[in-house]
Amino acid sequence: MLESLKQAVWEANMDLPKYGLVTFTWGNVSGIDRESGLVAIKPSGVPYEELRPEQMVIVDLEGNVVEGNLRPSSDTPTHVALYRAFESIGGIVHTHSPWATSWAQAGRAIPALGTTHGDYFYGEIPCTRAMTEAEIKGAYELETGNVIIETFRTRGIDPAAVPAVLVNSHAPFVWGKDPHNAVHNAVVVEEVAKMGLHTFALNPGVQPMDQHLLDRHYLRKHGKNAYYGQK
Ligand SMILES: O=C(CO)[C@@H](O)[C@H](O)COP(=O)(O)O
Repeated sequence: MLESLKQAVWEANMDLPKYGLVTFTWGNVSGIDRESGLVAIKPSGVPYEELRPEQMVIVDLEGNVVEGNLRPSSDTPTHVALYRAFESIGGIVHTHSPWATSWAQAGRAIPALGTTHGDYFYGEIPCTRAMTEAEIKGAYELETGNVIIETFRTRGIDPAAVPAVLVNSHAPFVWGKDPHNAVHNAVVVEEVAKMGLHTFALNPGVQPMDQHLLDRHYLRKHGKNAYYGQK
């Protein structure tokens, strides 16, 4: 079932090592078919060099396996929690890409420091609070999703406008309108994470970019008046 979604999710997973976002199996991509409410996700622990489209596991929005003989990603509860909460997303990427993971380990949000960031994220890329002992000892991956959802809801951040989060002491989760777009955004997160660290090294007192400049850059690529490229 959902062969075209499996193919798209497999291709997106294969882009992770291609773009240098993963080491070994430190990551996964999923995609959702909103009509059926079913999700295709990478099987847990399968090396990318061995990965095939037919191995993508189909799960429902509670994380129950609907089709597939391999165990789904260990992060499946996080993915499906985000699909349940954020209607606008069609694909999710989780990696331990080193620059973004450094910000997550430091418990720091990545500020919007320049136009590269502003083209993709309408504000800082938030970092979640630290998880409690009960959350860590409980349904950890589900609680990871809940902390992400809490971060966006309590801070009034639109997940469509800022399609990424840094999970405190862990790593980024990034999303998009489909798996391919989610990987594109994940590459940009890693780039702006790297640029951000270098920017602070060059100017420790640097401030977030001017709101007017952020508006200009984000809105030129997003929204009804977008004009970037050949649109
Ligand atoms: O975040 C983690 C481990 O901390 C996971 O993302 C693994 O790095 C990938 O797990 P699988 O998708 O292979 O189960």
